Amino acid sequence: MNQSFRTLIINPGSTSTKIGVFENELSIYEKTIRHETSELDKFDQLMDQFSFRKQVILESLDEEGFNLSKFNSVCARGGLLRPIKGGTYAVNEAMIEDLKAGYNGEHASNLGGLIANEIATDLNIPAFIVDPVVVDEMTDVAKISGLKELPRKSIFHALNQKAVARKACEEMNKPYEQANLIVCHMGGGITVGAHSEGKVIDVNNGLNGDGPFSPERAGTLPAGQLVELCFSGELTKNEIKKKLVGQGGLVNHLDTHDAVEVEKRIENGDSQAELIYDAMAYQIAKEIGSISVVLKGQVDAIILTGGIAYGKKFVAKITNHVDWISDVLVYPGENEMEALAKGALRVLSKQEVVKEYKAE
Ligand SMILES: Nc1ncnc2c1ncn2[C@@H]1O[C@H](COP(=O)(O)OP(=O)(O)OP(=O)(O)O)[C@@H](O)[C@H]1O
Ligand SMILES: CCCC(=O)O
Repeated sequence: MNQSFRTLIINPGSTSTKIGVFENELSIYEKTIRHETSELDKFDQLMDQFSFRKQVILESLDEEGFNLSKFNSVCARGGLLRPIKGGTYAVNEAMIEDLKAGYNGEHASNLGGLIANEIATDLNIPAFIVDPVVVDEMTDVAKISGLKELPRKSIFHALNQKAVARKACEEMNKPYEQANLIVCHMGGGITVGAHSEGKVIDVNNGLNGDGPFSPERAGTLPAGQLVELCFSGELTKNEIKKKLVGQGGLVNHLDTHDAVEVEKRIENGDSQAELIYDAMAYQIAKEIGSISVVLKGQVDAIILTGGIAYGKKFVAKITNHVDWISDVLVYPGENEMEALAKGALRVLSKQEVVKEYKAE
């Protein structure tokens, strides 16, 4: 490519804000700012974190001496919009409205498009999002729950799951569109997707109390007991919602969302930390087993990814339960920054037409 495009990448996760600067496909700067539970707890609503998260991004760029006027676009991980196809979308008014309102709920990535838009508007350059968490390729049958008024929704780590699945396929020398994979993203939230011939045909919605518990999410709960808790009069609706997302999982049991800290406690002989960590691995393994049935046991590989996949002992616990299903491939961290940069570049270099988000 003759022309060079510089893109600022913004990726707000539940426990971190990741920033990147890419010159075409080349990363020239990446930083992960981890936020303490206590730091995020100060904010009642997700949208209240907007200025705090924007500030840490601008401060990091300033510290590194980046001249903002040299950027050609800003690209972010996008949030809980209406269900849409995968691809690169321009941030527009309809999207801003849905992100602000949390159309499909609250998620850290709702801040992505909004922060990208504000920075891009000041610089008079375009803002994009790529493969947001609402990418919907689920089969009709997977969407049915036991109550018709509560259908299952496709909300998952679409960007990383797809990016890592493609990378694994390249290494396996098999087209993504022909592969059957189980991809398990283990970050602040945990989602396990069945990828069949290029589509994520079923996946747990970790954000809506579905699947394994995670550092910050409660996962599937005993429904009857949850109803009792909701009507006990002890907690407000907002407090219950926070228990499910933000203050569930490891935070609820161990007062931290930091898996590294949990591993340290286990090394120091904390048996409660060990029990809870074992339970998280056990639930993830069960979810992998369950989704392998969706693929009728024809699984080319099980892929473990996300920040927690750095934890070798944790990965070994899961592998021990599931390696009879297929090979287990480990891609620690995420490929999201590169995937966002490539999404923006495809549009800037006119290889792909940018998609328009519509509120319908
Ligand atoms: N070396 C490591 N060993 C074990 N766990 C780790 C390691 N490094 C990070 N983690 C854990 O990974 C989790 C965060 O993962 P990640 O950065 O993928 O999440 P996020 O981006 O904040 O949220 P999400 O991926 O759900 O959007 C934290 O619990 C963190 O402690
Ligand atoms: C990406 C949606 C799932 C989660 O964050 O828990």
